[in-house]
Amino acid sequence: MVDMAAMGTTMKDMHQTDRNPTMTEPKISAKNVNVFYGETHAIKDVTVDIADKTVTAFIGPSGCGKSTFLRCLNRMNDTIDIARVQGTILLDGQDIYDPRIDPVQLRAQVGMVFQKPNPFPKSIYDNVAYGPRIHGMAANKAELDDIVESSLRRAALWNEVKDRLDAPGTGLSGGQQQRLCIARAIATSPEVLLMDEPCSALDPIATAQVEELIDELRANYSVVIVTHSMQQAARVSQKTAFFHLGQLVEFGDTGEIFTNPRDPRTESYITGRIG
Ligand SMILES: Nc1ncnc2c1ncn2[C@@H]1O[C@H](COP(=O)(O)OP(=O)(O)OP(=O)(O)O)[C@@H](O)[C@H]1O
Repeated sequence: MVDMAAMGTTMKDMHQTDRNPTMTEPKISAKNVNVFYGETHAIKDVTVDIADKTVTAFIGPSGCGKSTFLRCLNRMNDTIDIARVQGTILLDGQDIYDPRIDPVQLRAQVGMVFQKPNPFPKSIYDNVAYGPRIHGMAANKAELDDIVESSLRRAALWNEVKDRLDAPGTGLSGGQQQRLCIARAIATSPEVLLMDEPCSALDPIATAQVEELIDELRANYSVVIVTHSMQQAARVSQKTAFFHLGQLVEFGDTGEIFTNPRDPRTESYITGRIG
């Protein structure tokens, strides 16, 4: 005779073990992405899920396509005439290449910080207020002041600039300028922050400050960082994607990728034999 109660328990248990607790919905889901620059096939059939509230590092030798793939995630490749993107990229399940999506709106949701700090030739205040102003995020000056202050605080810059908000952003040190750019990117309350070698123009102290900040940002954002520094990837990220010649060779937990790579190409790269 079948013991229904026991069977019920078993099925429930099975259901629970089937559900992998780490398998939450991805923030970004890229499927079969290919990118061409004219005849150059720069990204080859890349499929990857990027998790929320996680730092994901893109590593790989120069020219392997890290920046190209990063730029796919907020349609920055749209601004390059000869670039052609194929495949599907979903943000919270929604196709970001759907013709109804406004790329400007998308880039407020998926913010970007570049290699070289690039503050606008405006005051510190106006650099941060720029996005919230164009997206109509503040009803009045007091609300805008709040957004500017909280963004500068989250970018760990407030204490250094609070007495000179009217000074030009370009007058700050390199590390401060990069934190200003991070404040500008987070002022529009993005959900994802893309960072293309954000520390490459910074000295070790400024790099350490930005890395610490990246770790803090993880509490609220999905962060994707392109880096040439494997030490940096190991320090700041929980997931790592290794690219080689336009392919995503290996993707997994950062600790695993660095200590136990599965693919010989990943091993060669992390041990310094290629790249
Ligand atoms: N605007 C462009 N026009 C034409 N080809 C491009 C363009 N940008 C990148 N490429 C080509 O696409 C390929 C991937 O370049 P990409 O800059 O994405 O690599 P990367 O891994 O970020 O390199 P790096 O680490 O040197 O910054 C390279 O062959 C590069 O020459």
